[in-house]
Amino acid sequence: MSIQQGGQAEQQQQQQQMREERSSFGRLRNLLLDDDVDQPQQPPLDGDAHARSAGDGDGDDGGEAVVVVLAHNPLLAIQRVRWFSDVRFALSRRQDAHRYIAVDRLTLEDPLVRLAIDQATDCDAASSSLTSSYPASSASSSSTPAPAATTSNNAQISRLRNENMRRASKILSNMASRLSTVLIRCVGWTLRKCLRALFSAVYVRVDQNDRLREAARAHPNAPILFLPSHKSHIDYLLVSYLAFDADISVPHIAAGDNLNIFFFGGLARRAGAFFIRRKLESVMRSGARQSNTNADRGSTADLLDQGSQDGTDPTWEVGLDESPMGSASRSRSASGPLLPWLLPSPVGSVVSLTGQLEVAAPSGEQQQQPSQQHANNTPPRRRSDSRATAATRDTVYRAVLRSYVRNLLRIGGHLEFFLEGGRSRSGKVAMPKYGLLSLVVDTFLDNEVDDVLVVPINVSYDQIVEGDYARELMGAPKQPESFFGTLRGLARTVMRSYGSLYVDVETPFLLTDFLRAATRPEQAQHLARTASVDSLHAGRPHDLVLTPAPASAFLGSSSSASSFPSSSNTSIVPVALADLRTTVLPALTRSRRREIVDELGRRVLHSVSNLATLTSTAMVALLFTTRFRKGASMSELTNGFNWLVAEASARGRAVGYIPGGDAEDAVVYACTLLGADLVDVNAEGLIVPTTSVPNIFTMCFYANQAASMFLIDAVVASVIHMHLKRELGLQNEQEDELPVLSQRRRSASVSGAVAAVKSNPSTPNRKRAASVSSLEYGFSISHDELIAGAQEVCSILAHEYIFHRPHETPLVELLNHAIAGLVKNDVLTLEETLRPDSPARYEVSLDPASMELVRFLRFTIKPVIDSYWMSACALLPLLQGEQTESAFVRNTQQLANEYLQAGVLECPETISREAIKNAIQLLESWGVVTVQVASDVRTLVLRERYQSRPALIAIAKSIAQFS
Ligand SMILES: O=P(O)(O)OC[C@H](O)CO
Repeated sequence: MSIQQGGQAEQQQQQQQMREERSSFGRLRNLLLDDDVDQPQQPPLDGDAHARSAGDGDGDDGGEAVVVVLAHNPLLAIQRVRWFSDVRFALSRRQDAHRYIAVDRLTLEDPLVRLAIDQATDCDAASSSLTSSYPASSASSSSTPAPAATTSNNAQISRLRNENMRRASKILSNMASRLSTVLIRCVGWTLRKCLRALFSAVYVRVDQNDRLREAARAHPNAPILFLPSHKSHIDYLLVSYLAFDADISVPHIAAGDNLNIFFFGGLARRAGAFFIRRKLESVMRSGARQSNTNADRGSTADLLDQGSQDGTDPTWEVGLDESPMGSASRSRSASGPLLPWLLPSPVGSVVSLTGQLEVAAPSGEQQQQPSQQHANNTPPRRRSDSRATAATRDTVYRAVLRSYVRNLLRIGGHLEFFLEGGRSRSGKVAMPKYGLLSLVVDTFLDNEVDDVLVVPINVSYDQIVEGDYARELMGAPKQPESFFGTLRGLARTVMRSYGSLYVDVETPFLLTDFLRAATRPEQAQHLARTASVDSLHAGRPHDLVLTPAPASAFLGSSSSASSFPSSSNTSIVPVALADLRTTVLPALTRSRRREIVDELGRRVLHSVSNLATLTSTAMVALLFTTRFRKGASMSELTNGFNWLVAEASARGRAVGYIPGGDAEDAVVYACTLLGADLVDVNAEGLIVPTTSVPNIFTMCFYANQAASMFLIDAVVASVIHMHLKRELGLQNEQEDELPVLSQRRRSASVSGAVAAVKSNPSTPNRKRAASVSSLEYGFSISHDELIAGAQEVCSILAHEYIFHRPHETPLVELLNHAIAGLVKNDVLTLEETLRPDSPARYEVSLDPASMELVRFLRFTIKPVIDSYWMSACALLPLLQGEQTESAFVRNTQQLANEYLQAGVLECPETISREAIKNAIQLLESWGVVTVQVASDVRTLVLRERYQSRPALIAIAKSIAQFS
């Protein structure tokens, strides 16, 4: 669409000006418009030399986009078909054919896969009471078989081996992507058309786009690891489209095999998808005990470990679709050394199979090695057998997956996967899963690739094509993907517009740079060792020099881009890169490797969450879920919106493009996209959100994307509120006698009490009267109390949010910053002290504006805290006996409903299944419950020391205090 179609040039200029104000973080580029046809050639707004040189006609498309957003309808979308320019676009993008080479042969010939096939064959042989033909197998019987028997035995084993080879080959052909430059040009052309039919614009910031191109150009041999947020299936397409547009070879994308459906799976495969199982059977080494809590969970210990030395804590989440590796996951760890049988061996060597495969039996069942069963002449148990077979298959599967990913990286193929696993149902960034990430880190640590360029990406949608995830958050199972389901979905989506979307790309960083920052302690040790050896040789003492390290020392070649470290400029002089690769990194213990992968995952997802452009829908939804649950006038909403825009700007967050340019337009636009199911206008003309389930979940999905901006402030606000409740004597009323509700608590609310205190300081209530004098003009909290309380909140929510980036700004620094912000906003006033060294104290203002701000902030996390509180309350029935996880979730939801009806809880989204499941992880990591898994059923059991009502109430109270 040309600019003239949108109206007057003057109007365009005005819109352009308004837009420039909104996108003060740099120019936006609409990836769906032709560089040289649609976008007016303009000088860069910020005079950025990169932007100018990267050119490609990256003129700002503001005016054009305004027209498109306002005038979007399917007919116009059809009018906008630009066959020739799109073909030229698809043909002109540079693609490196070598990055698309199929690695099937390399994978099947990989010694690791061969070894896994042998291992699986050995296990199959053992469970069929055959004697393994492999020399070192412990499955060998003590008695020597007769020659005829041996021949038949070997023939059968050879047959089993062939079966396993066929299995490996089938696994690979089901898995592998099928990219080619020709195909990818077709896909690029098709994607452009599809995205244009669905969205008004796909925005990317020019500076970010340029930095991505530059990094790719500066490191031509480094595979790129794209790690995007995951909220919609469109994410897959977008990242590939972004890469294609930027002249970067498109990535091979790890997709769940649930998406490998007829026809569409084939298309996705040609667009770069490789399909992986989302769950794997677990396998154990002989002699190792697997925790029954982990019986059906995949373990990538075998995949992760590459000859590590420490032999501790072998369990590692498979990570394809498993829960995060947190303390809970670690607590499920088995004891004992790792599987040696899947470690790569020198090519051609005969591998010892003495580390027999053993499969975790269901809870309490004694393990017995197949070889022992054979030797004892006892028939193998059926259940173990079936699990053994499944686990054996997974042995081969793991090896194929590992080898496939390694080979893709070796040929320089770019990779993309979703650290969060599945799509986020809540709109928040979910906790990272580590399986694939650990494979990439391992490939690097094993010197298979020189470096990896890591690119965190966030995609923000005005509206997602999926509609909502409310059903699933209520507790309904996910509808499995199918051919007809996809057709129906496409038919539903194709005739409407979903607004714009924003792709935010963090400055790429090298894995080496991250590891350099992450392994500072090891580097210090290395330097100390080297220094002592040197000094021994030199015959003089040698001091380990602590000097301010130049930032560039940690930044590698992408110095301007990378962000390690930021918190301190004093550090130990880093070791040389060669030493890092040859000495420091190989010496990392397995548990350190895990920690580092964990930190990398968190670092990336923290960026992803904080990169997000704030869309109008997210900001309006945030206002509705915090300040205006009961509705608001248009002027209240626009004031709130403007306040959010100012806050975003102050916090360095980009705000989405606002059609029309002013707040009212944005509010109307957002309300229209949210739809009549979520927003209505009542008889008094107030704009009222739906606050009941299930629709509130959709509102929260958008709100949570903007709420991340206030996360740390919300934590501090919750602590202030906790102290306020204490001062008002409300705390015990709210938290005691769980879970039975008492009538008197219905009226207990802090806002009500504050109002009462302020309007009638001489209230007869003794408890309140006692606090009146202190509350008349506020009350005070020490800095240390605030920090300690905030750290407690962060530890409660550790399975829900990532509060800070590892190796960069420490949490305390962020909390101090948030406290300073509240001082600036007059919520807190630093008390004057007579002695300069006395601890800082703040007076908390009870002024309505301050209370309103505190309420706004804490409501961004309150529903989650309440879900955790309810989950803790729902533990009480476990005193009578264990419960399956699904029953526990249902009971918690029921309990939360009762509390909601009684008026104790205010947010219906408290019943979110996702939050309750995260709460279970917290309770597990606190050692309150164990989660036992048998036959895919997860069961919650109270740990011994929590098998009393007071102990459980104490747990619930420790959470409830921050509600
Ligand atoms: O959100 P899910 O669970 O449907 O998973 C989406 C993933 O991208 C599947 O690979």
